[in-house]
Parts: sequence; structure tokens; C-alpha cells
Amino acid sequence: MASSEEDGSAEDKENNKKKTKRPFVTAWLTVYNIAMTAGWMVLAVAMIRFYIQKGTHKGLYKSISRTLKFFQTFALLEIFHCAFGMVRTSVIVTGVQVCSRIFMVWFVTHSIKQIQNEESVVLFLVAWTVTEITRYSFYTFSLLNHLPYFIKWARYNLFIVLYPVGVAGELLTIYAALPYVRKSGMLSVRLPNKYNVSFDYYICLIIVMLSYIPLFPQLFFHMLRQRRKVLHGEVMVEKED
Ligand SMILES: CCCCCCCCCCCCC[C@@H](O)CC(=O)SCCNC(=O)CCNC(=O)[C@H](O)C(C)(C)COP(=O)(O)OP(=O)(O)OC[C@H]1O[C@@H](n2cnc3c(N)ncnc32)[C@H](O)[C@@H]1OP(=O)(O)O
Repeated sequence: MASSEEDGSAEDKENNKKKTKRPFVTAWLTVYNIAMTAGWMVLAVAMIRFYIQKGTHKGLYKSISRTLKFFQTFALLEIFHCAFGMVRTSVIVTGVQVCSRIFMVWFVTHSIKQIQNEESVVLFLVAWTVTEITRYSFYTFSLLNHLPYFIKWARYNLFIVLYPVGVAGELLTIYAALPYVRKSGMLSVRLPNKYNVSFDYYICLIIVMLSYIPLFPQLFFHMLRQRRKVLHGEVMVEKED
């Protein structure tokens, strides 16, 4: 009895601790998630409008690149959210996810103009956009304690298809970039130079592609674990009224 009372008070203390930092954190995360949902919705509408008007994917990336770069770069804040304990997510998992996207946006699609009209770019753009609209609206509605089931369902099911589609799009895009990078020697540093340092961007891209082999399954299985917890109640943190 005594021990259960002690447990209770320890729990209360923990809950109180959570409550004291919650208003600020919740307010910030709500604003952040609403902004990100809106940003990715703007991207979705722009992509659909472009395709309806032009009837082709050629030129699509260029037309949405500024908005994409802005919102995807803004997602770097998610690493800080984890690092400062604002959300219960692993810094490493989030770091890999966000950095790989930043790399795709800035160091591949933005830098290598010749590949911007590849079909594979559309593949990852669509996968990212559907994912992020679902993910950020999931977080927003959860924070507001009004999470519709279909958003929860979409958050923890769509990734099963969208992750492989997105990864395929990313890998095919990097693969398409290889010949241009090799020919131009872009972003590479050749010897001799005064710092005696060399860097081969072509090799770097191949290493990045290879790193998907160990890293992607980790992200995918992380999501499968989250799915089991949230949809099948292994560890359930229900946000109910
Ligand atoms: C520098 C060069 C690097 C090169 C590296 C190359 C290797 C790369 C290999 C990786 C390939 C990735 C490819 C990828 O880009 C392809 C795609 O994305 S395709 C599209 C499909 N993608 C997805 O479905 C991605 C899904 N990703 C995510 O969901 C997250 O990014 C992830 C971090 C993976 C998982 O999220 P999380 O662990 O946060 O899961 P939960 O959503 O269940 O959340 C856990 C708890 O945290 C709370 N939380 C998290 N964020 C927020 C937030 N913004 N606001 C409020 N709350 C948040 C969440 O509510 C949960 O809390 P609780 O447990 O209390 O409910």
C-alpha cells in the first residue's frame, strides 16, 4: 500500500513536471505544426495546379523549388525539438530523416539542374508531400486533443507504401545525377591545393546511396514499432477529451 502511494506521488510529480513545461512547448509546437501543414498543402496545391495546367511534370520542380526548400529546411528545427526534449523522439532517427531530405533538396536537386525534370523527382516529391501533410496534421490535432481516427490511421499506414516510393525516387534521382557530377567535377576539390585536401562529390553520392542500405530499414522499422504502439495499443498515449 505504502509503495503504491509512493508510486502514485512519483507519477504525480512526473505529470506535474510535464504540465509545467507543457503550455510553452505545446503552443510552439502547435504553431510550428500548423505552419508546416499549411506549407506542404501549398506545395500539394501548386503541384496539382501545375500538372493540370501544363499536362507534364517537366518544369514542376522549378515551379515549386523555393517553397520546397523553405519548408524542408525549416524542418531542421525538428532536430532541436528532440534535442531539447520538446518531443519524445530520437534525435538520431529524426536527424537521419531530416538530414537526408536536406541533402536531397540542396545538394542534389537544387545543385544539379540537369536532373530536375526526372520522373524520379516527382516520385519523391509526391511521397514527401502526402507524408508531411498527414504527419504535421497528425501532430497538430494530437496537440489540440482532437485527433480524427482517419488521420491517425493515415499517419501509421501510408508510410508503408510512401517510404519505399520516396526512397526509390531519391535513389533514382541521385543515380541520374552521377554522370553529370562525374563529368563536371562539381562540388569536388582536387589535389594539388594549398590545404592538401581532396573531396570527390561523385564518390560522396555513391556513399550516400550505399548508406540507405543500413539506414533506411532503421527508419522503416522505427515507424513499424510506432505503428504497433499507437494503432495496436502496445504503449498507448491516447489524447482524448
Ligand atoms: C548528410 C547526408 C545524409 C545522408 C543520409 C542518407 C541515408 C538516408 C537514409 C534514410 C532515407 C530516408 C528517406 C526519406 O526521406 C524518404 C521519405 O520520407 S518518403 C515518404 C515517407 N516518409 C515517412 O513516412 C517519413 C516518416 N518520418 C517520420 O515520421 C519522422 O521523421 C520520424 C522521425 C522517422 C518518426 O517520427 P517519430 O519518432 O516522431 O514518430 P511519431 O510521429 O510517432 O512521434 C513520436 C512522439 O513525438 C511526438 N512528436 C514528434 N514530432 C512532433 C511535433 N512536430 N509536434 C508534436 N509532437 C511531435 C509525437 O506526437 C509522439 O509523441 P507521443 O509519443 O507523446 O504521442
